[in-house]
Amino acid sequence: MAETKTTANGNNDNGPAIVIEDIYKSFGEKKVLNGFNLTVDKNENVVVLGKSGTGKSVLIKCIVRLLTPDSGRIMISGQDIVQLENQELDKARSKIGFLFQGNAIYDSMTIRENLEFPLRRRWFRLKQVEIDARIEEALDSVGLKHTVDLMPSELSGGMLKRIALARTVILKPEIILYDEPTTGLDTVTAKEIDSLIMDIHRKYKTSSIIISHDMNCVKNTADRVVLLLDGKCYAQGTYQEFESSDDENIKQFFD
Ligand SMILES: Nc1ncnc2c1ncn2[C@@H]1O[C@H](COP(=O)(O)OP(=O)(O)OP(=O)(O)O)[C@@H](O)[C@H]1O
Repeated sequence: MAETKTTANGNNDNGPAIVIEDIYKSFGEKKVLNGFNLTVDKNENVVVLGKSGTGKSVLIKCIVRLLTPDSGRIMISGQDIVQLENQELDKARSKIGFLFQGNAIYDSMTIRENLEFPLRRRWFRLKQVEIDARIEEALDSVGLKHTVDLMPSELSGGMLKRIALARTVILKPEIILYDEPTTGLDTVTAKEIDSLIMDIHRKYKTSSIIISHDMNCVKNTADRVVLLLDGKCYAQGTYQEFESSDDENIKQFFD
């Protein structure tokens, strides 16, 4: 299994998609991230595994700067997102899509309105015809064109996850962060979401960090798996390397 290492080549657009260098984040006395390092290459899917409460959500919130690390660098296309403010931060964030655990779909809006909302906020000059085309393309990429005029309450949990994914890809992000994309879904629906993540990865050439406890999701989506333990990147390797590992901290995920 490869040793954890930091790649310093994060300072130009030809470099990796994300370079996380020596991130620390504490809440009071509680150290959550404790010198975490990770490089995600362009067009790579990295799954971050970790037991409950180890800081996986804190990590991805730091990447989109919903939280600010205490120290360390997070390079996105050569820019340190930790140091950015205001318009520069907004611009860097626009490269990142975030699929929330709870989907964050507005119940009172139709599916069309849910998709139109982020588009209008980002590109307020877009013409209606362009908006309609983007909505159609995004819904088509998740196989739900026919739901455009429905209300969220008319859709199943798996369909809502797809809509949340359509709302993420409609902004054409270079990077997608998935927070437990299959949690709460039955096995069949979870498998459909896994293949959709792979379809989107192939179609839009996105780089992703996927947080998951679901070993099927890890197997189906990971180019590389990283184990977050004690605030650090404890181990990394392929799913197969993890599966055959003798390390007790890794083996427990396969029990
Ligand atoms: N805003 C916050 N203020 C204080 N403590 C926080 C905050 N956000 C997270 N924490 C703490 O940081 C730790 C890691 O939380 P986090 O949500 O990242 O865990 P996780 O690995 O994503 O867990 P799970 O798999 O259960 O979602 C927890 O102890 C949590 O209570």
